[in-house]
Amino acid sequence: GKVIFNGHIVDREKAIIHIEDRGFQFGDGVYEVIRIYNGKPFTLKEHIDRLYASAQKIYMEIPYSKQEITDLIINLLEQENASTCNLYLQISRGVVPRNHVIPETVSPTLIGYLMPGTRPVDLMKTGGKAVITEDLRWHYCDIKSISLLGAVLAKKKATDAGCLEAILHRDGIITEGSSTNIWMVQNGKLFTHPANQFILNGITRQKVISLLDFNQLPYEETGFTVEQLQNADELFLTSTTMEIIPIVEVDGVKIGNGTPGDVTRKLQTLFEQEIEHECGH
Ligand SMILES: Cc1ncc(COP(=O)(O)O)c(CN[C@@H]2CONC2=O)c1O
Repeated sequence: GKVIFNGHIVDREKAIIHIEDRGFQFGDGVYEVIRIYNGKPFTLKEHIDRLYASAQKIYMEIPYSKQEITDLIINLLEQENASTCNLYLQISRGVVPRNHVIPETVSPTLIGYLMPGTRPVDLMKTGGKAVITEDLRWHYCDIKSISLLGAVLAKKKATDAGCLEAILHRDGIITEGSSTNIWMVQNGKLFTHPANQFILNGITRQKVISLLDFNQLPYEETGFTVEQLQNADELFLTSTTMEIIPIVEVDGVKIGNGTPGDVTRKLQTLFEQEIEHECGH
């Protein structure tokens, strides 16, 4: 198969990463996971904008224009005859002799490739389970960085408990999931953590907010406590690869009546219409 590698589309086996690439040694890089439906990227502009914003926050100049990256992605999708899948896109700082100091000049390494990924339709219907654990990550959560060990160790708490996601809290205030944003529904109103340095401002989160605004559904971007989460009428997570997944049980205790709630299901329908609108046949 073909992949994006430093501005070109190459055979996968030709995309070789140097042992002193700072992405490999320091997790010094930024990334995006972009959803492809019917061969078309969903919310591509938003993802590319965020990629550049993340790069800027780590003082990394991307040596490609947004249009060049867009063209590479469209070219890759055509060459790979893509249908529904996920695109992984990453830019690391590049190759220099190992040193913590960020080098004055270095040429970043760009990679992009398609990963299998069908829509999680069953999970959307049944909902999934989660555990709650302390958010022990750093304070740059707004940067979509490939320094993901904090997220990896949090996700382990979920998988060790046979759950889908680990819901994180900082001093009792729910922030987000290890690789998702978290939403609560209480008396018909939605709540999610404000977009600051303690969460990634998810593209799916932003799309849900635009749907809430357009449909005049009440919501508040505010921190809520672990106790409020446990007593929520409904919970759901959002992410590019998962879309909107109800959370029906947390730490072994049912949320609401233990089945996906009406507000969550309404949002799933509205979100599906967005996908159809942007990536329909
Ligand atoms: C920590 C974290 N929070 C929230 C999200 C949701 O953001 P999006 O709505 O923009 O996807 C992600 C996405 N994680 C990506 C999406 O899938 N796999 C990942 O690593 C994430 O890693």
